[in-house]
Amino acid sequence: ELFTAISDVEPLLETYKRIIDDLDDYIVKEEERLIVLKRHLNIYKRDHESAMQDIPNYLGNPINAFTLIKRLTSDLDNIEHSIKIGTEYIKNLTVNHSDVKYPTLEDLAGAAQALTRLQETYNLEVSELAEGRLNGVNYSTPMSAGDCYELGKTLYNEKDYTNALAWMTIALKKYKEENQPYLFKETDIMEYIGFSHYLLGDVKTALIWTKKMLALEPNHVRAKGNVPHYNKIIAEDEEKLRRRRRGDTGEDLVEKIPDKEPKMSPFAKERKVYERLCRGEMDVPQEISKTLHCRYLTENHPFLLLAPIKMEYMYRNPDIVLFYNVLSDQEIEDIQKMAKPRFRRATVHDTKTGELVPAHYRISKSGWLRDEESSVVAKVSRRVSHFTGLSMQFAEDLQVVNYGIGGHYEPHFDFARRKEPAFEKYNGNRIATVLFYMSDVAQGGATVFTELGLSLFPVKGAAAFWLNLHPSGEGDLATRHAACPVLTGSKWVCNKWIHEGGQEFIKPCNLEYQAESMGRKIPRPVPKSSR
Ligand SMILES: O=C(O)CCC(=O)C(=O)O
Ligand SMILES: [Fe+2]
Repeated sequence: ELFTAISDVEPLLETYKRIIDDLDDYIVKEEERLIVLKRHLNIYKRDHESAMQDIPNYLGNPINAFTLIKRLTSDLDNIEHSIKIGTEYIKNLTVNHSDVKYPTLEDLAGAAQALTRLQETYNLEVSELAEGRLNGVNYSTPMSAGDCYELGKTLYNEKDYTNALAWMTIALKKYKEENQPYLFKETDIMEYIGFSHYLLGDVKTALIWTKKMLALEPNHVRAKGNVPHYNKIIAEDEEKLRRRRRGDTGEDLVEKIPDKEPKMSPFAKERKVYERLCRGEMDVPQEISKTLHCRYLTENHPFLLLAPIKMEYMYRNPDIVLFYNVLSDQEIEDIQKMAKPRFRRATVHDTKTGELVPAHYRISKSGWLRDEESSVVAKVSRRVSHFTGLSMQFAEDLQVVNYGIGGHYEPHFDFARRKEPAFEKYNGNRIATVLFYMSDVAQGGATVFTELGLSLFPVKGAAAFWLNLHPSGEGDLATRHAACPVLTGSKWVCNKWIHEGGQEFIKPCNLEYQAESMGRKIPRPVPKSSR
């Protein structure tokens, strides 16, 4: 779970340093040991050679007989011991430093998935990423053949064969270019490429790669075994095709012409919009954008007459507003400091095992802060009530969230769609969301509204505000939103969710939009140009 928040990855640098120092030390010692071993070996070789030239004479010499026996007993013991010490030393590398943090293989898989998520969301070229470039800017040092191979292997193990193939292809190219010693061979990379093709249903290409492997390593056991297997599948497929053409399969004679454009599922459609919004490629419709404006907020509370708040309409009907400078840098620092020790991953119940497992749809760490425990938190709640005009009587505690690289939250509603037992104590559903941005984000990390086509890019100190419910109390489906993966930097936000309880006289309910949840969409009234 280390990859989810930058604050958790930081301690790994200490681990890294320790391992580097140990390896340095190990290599010096190992080299000394190898010098001794090589000297021994040279003596052995010379000795053996002279023995072979005249065996009876060599063995007839009692000193020679003794040294031969000594070399193959006590000397050999010493050599074996020396080799063992070498490996023992390195074996203890992680045990020696049990006080530092080590990532697990799950962390590795998580980091690999985060990388593919970024690659897919932001349309990044694998070849660019492998060179350490991001959107044309040098981002990190280029990845080695070994890095690409490990990443490919991790993705393969996660059954993401398409991306495994992309990374293995680059690994192979780099392997040939680098010409460096590695613990894996060229045929190992080729095997992953071949097998990924096979698992993606392209048996012919899998066969080509297997043959390429055999050209390099004619005795490769698995490759030799796979060739007849692949040939058999290809022959069977061709036979099926022939029979279908002849019409003796009982199947339709007419070959099925695939739809020109395969139908996209609603989920896939939303995904497309989400990705475009994350990349900042969509603008809100013109009839909305022409009504957008900013102003100073002075109503709702007398306090605002003295200190008006800058507000900007980002969307109308449903209104989505940004309030600027509503958190100071000092407040942000205090909130971060308080929340950090409470950070937990968002979890869901595994449907099979019933265990709590990290949620894949929401990758971040979060913690809750209560008004009662800090004057800063209480002040923020009061400020929310000033600029929203809503009662905080049944508001939730402040939820503080940190997203690391690749951290995201998939499209969702903030309101509960069923009766949520957890919401009972709040007297009703989440009527409104206030989302504070506690950091700017260098690249990525927008909040996007997939039904509206709106992207909000984080501005430190600002807060987004919108109503989640129609006046009828029905959830407003137009408020569906998501947090895009962070590409560079770290993203901090905090949520204040305000509930229906306490708003009875501030926002009285009525029957507007009541039918929307019945599946019928009632057109919204033309947006009013101002409130
Ligand atoms: O982080 C964001 O931009 C949105 C977070 C969000 O939607 C949530 O926490 O419910
Ligand atoms: Fe949300």
